[in-house]
Amino acid sequence: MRPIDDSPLTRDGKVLILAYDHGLEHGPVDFEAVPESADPEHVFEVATHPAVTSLAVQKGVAEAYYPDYAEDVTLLAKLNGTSNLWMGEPDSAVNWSVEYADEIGADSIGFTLYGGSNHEIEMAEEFRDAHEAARERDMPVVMWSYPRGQGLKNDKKPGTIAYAARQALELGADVAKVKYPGSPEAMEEVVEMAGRTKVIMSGGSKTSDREFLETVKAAMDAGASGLAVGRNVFQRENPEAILDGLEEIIFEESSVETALAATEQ
Ligand SMILES: O=P(O)(O)OC[C@H]1O[C@](O)(COP(=O)(O)O)[C@@H](O)[C@@H]1O
Repeated sequence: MRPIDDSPLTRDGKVLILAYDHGLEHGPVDFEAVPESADPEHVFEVATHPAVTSLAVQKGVAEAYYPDYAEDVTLLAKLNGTSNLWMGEPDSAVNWSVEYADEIGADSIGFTLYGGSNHEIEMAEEFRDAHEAARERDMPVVMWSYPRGQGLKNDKKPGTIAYAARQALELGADVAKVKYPGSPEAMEEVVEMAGRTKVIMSGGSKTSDREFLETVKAAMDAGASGLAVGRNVFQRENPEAILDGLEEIIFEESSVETALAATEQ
């Protein structure tokens, strides 16, 4: 059995990761819409919603806040990450080890790979080390598979995203987190290329409830296994409401209309 089948990262085989590494990746600008979202306690509280199968954070936030939420939140250790202040070719520093993530209480790990970057080789080798250390501990591995770099003119091309999903399978990830490729047909191809690696959609910048839920529904109908979402949850005044809607779509296979009604209850 692969570790993911037996992990709280999944619920009925589906995944809903609440991503909260934006303070590092994008900086304070992502917290402007809802100032209280800058406080990790606020987002840990949101992550106690039953739809959330894991909260993805960086080391410092995990160290400082996870001990208070260990009973109620499942932790995904996002091992690498870079600030927006970095202006070089896409790359990501490995900020903590699998050993240390395990010690803090993480159930699974997350790792970004920028396929196509001039740093892809080093990143893939770092991923190898993290992957094998995670396997020794039965911790599922989620790859943020984001083709990006000076040679890539369009990182949203369906073929590029299908390649990203395939890279995740080839390198051993249990879950590939990819951008939505723009249509259900393209998503089907992405899912096919990922084989037994589960594909989850990346949330992206904030959109309306309807637009967001429609995109998630389209991805799920095309065979995706869920979602990793940050801004589309914590940049809302009522993050629990959108999680109620996402719970309908991801775990109950409900329609968009039913999900929208759930957001209003
Ligand atoms: O590299 P990008 O596209 O700026 O986005 C990176 C961010 O997107 C995520 O992968 C998902 O978050 P969002 O749902 O807010 O897009 C985060 O984990 C990460 O901080």
